[in-house]
Amino acid sequence: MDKERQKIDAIDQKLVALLIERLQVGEQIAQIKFEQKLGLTDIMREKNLLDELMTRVEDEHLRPYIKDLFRDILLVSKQVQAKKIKALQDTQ
Ligand SMILES: C=C(O[C@@H]1C=C(C(=O)O)C=C[C@H]1O)C(=O)O
Repeated sequence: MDKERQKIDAIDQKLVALLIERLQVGEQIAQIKFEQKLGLTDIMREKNLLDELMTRVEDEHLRPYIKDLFRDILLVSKQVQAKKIKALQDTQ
């Protein structure tokens, strides 16, 4: 099992770096939304993004699990963005 766990550890290291990058880009988008007085959530963008990603999941039985994971990513992304927008509002 050690070999498989090493594989998982290597994958997690890539995932955490990508998740940090994704959340940071989200914060940049939050700044633009604050400046342009736009709402936090963009339902159509979220729908299109999920639909597009699901077409990439060839292994059909994994599709619902990947969808759940990305729903959670979107939720957390918006929590980070909301905090950023709040911080910007508080400096006004
Ligand atoms: C990042 C954005 O803000 C929200 C978060 C999204 C995301 O994390 O991918 C997508 C749409 C928005 O609901 C955006 O509008 O692009």
